[in-house]
Amino acid sequence: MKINAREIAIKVLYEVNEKGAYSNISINRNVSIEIEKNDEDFIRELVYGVLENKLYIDWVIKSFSKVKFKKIAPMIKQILRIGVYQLLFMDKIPDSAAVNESVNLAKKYGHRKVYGFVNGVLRNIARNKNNIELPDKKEEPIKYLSIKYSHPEWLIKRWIKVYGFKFTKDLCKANNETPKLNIRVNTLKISRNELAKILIEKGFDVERTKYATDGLIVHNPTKITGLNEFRNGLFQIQDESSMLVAQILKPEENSLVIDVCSAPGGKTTHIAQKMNNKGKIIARDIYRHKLNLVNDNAKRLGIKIIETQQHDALKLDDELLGKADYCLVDAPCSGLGLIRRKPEIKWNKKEDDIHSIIKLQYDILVNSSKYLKQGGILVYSTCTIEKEENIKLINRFLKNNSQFKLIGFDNMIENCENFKTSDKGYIEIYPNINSMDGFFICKMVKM
Ligand SMILES: C[S@@+](CC[C@H](N)C(=O)[O-])C[C@H]1O[C@@H](n2cnc3c(N)ncnc32)[C@H](O)[C@@H]1O
Repeated sequence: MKINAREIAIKVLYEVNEKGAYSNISINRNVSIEIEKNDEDFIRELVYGVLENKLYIDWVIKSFSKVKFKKIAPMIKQILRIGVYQLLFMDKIPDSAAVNESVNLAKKYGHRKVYGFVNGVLRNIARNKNNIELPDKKEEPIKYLSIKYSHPEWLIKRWIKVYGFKFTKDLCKANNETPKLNIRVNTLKISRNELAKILIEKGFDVERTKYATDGLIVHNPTKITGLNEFRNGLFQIQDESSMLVAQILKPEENSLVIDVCSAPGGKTTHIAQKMNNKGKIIARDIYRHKLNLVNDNAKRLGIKIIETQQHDALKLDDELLGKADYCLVDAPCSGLGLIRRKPEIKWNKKEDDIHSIIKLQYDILVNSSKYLKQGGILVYSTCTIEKEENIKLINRFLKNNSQFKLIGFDNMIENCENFKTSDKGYIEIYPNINSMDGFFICKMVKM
């Protein structure tokens, strides 16, 4: 039976927008392995396109609908949203198809009046799509950026204060771009060049990552995890900025590493790779079920030196005091650097979430620092661009813990001239500047 890609897209959007599901998990659940590549690509484009541009799309619907937005049934909202997305963002879809296919879905999910309403709203938008009005840029700059680039006003306000209008505009724009899929080559089994050659022979369009030494960018990645090369552990899906963490930690073979927030194990398994699968990594997390993912990844990649332990990093473990050569704190964070990959973060996070997570991050960092030997290395990283969770937190830590100091690592990143502060011991990564997930990585030594 031919599947209806648009119908799968509205189901995913319903789960994400109404039930708080994560987009990647919901897509994986709703998209079966038998689905054709073109259909899967279309579903992904509709889902991510709507999630990225939701505020703008809803603004357009509100401008053309006589029914109050709040009164529109949730499933019909998703149908309108994918209709508007196709009309305004997908040149290759004729307007008639965008409208008719949405009306057909409305027939299935609503009564006669409803599909008449969907038809009317979408036809009206199609006729006026070149004259859509936005809030005035000069009079209401925050609202203008918020609607045009679909980011919540509190976030725009916050970013303008720290980064200014132009940077915020560029950041919002970059957050709405589709990120490239990056893979980390498992150098325990194969070199970057050898894996690139195999993937190219199989029809994948790949290039080397700019900063990470083990990464490849795959421009047409659909179904890449179905390859034997993935099953056999030749690579791991991981964004380039995340790969820089183990690269900067640079652990020696036969050392003891403690990774206090390790699940699902992207960085832990990379650390093991850097250690040549020799030594020991204690990989902890507060959730047992998440640690199973670390074990699964390690098994697939052929890594034998990871010992997973369920442990709350807020509880000091006396057994490990002064024992570790390296400690990684890849802290739980607001995740605001990952908007390109998980656009629903824009709608699910609140400003208070940032305030409440800072204490957790600080307390985890202080405990973890105690596990290091003298001369041990402490790396703190987050996938957010909020300074309170990053450099401001580190400065406070350094002020209160004088036996630690930042150490530079500009010789550890390719093309490091793009990071102004790597020689000072930390980097701030921004999607609009570096075309990677927003990240913060800093490296300290215990004196
Ligand atoms: C940013 S994620 C780690 C990602 C991981 N390092 C990787 O590269 O795959 C943060 C992790 O911290 C864990 N976490 C949250 N609170 C914690 C706590 N109090 N103690 C230990 N782990 C915690 C979360 O379950 C989550 O897996």
